[in-house]
Amino acid sequence: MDHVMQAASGAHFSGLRPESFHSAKSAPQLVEHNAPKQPFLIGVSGGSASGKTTVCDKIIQQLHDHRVVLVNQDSFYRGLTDEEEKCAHEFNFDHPDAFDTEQLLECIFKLKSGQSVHVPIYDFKKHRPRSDSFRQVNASDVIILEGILVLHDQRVRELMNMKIFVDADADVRLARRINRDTVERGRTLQSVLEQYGKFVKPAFDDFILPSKKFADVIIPRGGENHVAIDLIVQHIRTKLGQHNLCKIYQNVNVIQSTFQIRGMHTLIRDRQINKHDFVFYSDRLIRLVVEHGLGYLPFTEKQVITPTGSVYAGVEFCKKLCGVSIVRSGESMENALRACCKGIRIGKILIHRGGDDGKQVTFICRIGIHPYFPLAFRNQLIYEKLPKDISQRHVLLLDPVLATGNSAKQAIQLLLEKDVPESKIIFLNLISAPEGIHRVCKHFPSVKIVTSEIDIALSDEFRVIPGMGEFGDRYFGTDDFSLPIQDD
Ligand SMILES: Nc1ncnc2c1ncn2[C@@H]1O[C@H](COP(=O)(O)OP(=O)(O)O)[C@@H](O)[C@H]1O
Ligand SMILES: Nc1ccn([C@@H]2O[C@H](COP(=O)(O)O)[C@@H](O)[C@H]2O)c(=O)n1
Repeated sequence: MDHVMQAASGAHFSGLRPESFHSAKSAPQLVEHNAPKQPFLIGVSGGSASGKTTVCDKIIQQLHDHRVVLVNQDSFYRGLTDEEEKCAHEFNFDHPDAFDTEQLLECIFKLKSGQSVHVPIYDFKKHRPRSDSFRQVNASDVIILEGILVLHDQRVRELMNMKIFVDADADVRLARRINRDTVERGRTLQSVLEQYGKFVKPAFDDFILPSKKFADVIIPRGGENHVAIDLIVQHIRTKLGQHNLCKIYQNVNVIQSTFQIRGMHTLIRDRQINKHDFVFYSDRLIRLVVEHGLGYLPFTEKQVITPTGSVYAGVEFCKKLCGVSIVRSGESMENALRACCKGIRIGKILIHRGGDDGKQVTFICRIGIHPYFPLAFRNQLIYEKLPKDISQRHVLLLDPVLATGNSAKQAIQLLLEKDVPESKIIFLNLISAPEGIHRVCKHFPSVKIVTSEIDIALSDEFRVIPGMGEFGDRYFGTDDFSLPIQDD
């Protein structure tokens, strides 16, 4: 069966020039950490009619928040000539030589490197690929390669991140195959039985069954095995959701990506969006980040009696907390925090942005409603107003964009000077650059960072790439949305 489920096309981070990640100031290891995520390739093998397609369909359905494509090994069957077709019943379609594995490898290489491919559509009635059409398969988060012999060839196996073998009894497979081939593939009962005895069963014993030992997961009962499918989907989600930096720094948390979240990011990163929509979708995202961040606060157990007189064993929120926004863009996160935590106290820190560690860096920064403010000196604390008992509280530090980490470092340093324990600081961002994450995590390993996306890198002008521009200006309407947009 030929299936495909595709969403947006193109490679991850499309439109970015790889060379732009390699700025002179990037530490060598950053390049590795910032490399775009490779698609996750899953191989699904098993005997004919064991339920491979059914298992793949279920995995795809459950992974609905990710772009998933299915590639069938059947698409890479070598086509029979007109002459060969006349005696197709003598052809062994279950032998590895029946497939064009070189073409399959080329297709998987391309998909893994983020390119889209044209996959042939195989016609089981004519025993050859259709000459009139191809199927376009776009680069995706997850590629599922399904077929009787996908675990047979070592070169194909080595490209896989996960190998699955679908198991079913031989009689079950045969019964299903008779059904399917007579109904869908235009075969007679006699031809199915003959092919089974002559080719299908021997090839299963010689090639398919021996490849089972390479599987990471064996699924008995195929598509009916909900527990196995749930576990597989859970594993894939974990692997996909984890940015490399989250593996390096335990305290970095990226909220789980969904199409809704990507959609919101797509809107707020679009330079053409109007201010109203920018604020609307930023607010939605901020609210999610804030809710996620609150999830890291401690709680105490609490029981209540429900209106039915039953006991509900629940928990009570942590009461000793406050917000601190890094002015100005951090103020955009205050409403969401107030909406989630009734009566929460929110302090402010204003930092003059500049170079770091004594280095003189000149770049342009906008502050408040002033137009442009050239800076040529180190970060400087301009203003702070914090709750007096802040050392007793958990602190949700607010800044939508973590770029160099200079402001964050200074703000956290100030909180530590006020005796806030490092482990009681939760830093909330919408987007974070790896450089900023490294800086914060290196200096303050116990500070938790919660963000909705980690971007690729900082540009030579210290702007987050791909980023979303000056967040504060876009949110508070102090940039010039009315000006015509000019091409770079
Ligand atoms: N658990 C099941 N119970 C009943 N029929 C099934 C089950 N799993 C698959 N089938 C049927 O068996 C046939 C082969 O299943 P499929 O998933 O296409 O197998 P494969 O891709 O391994 O050849 C299909 O007609 C399918 O509807
Ligand atoms: N022209 C062909 C090509 C393949 N087959 C059989 O299909 C089986 C593989 O497909 P599944 O969906 O069952 O995995 C394989 O066992 C071939 O015998 C065919 O009959 N005719």
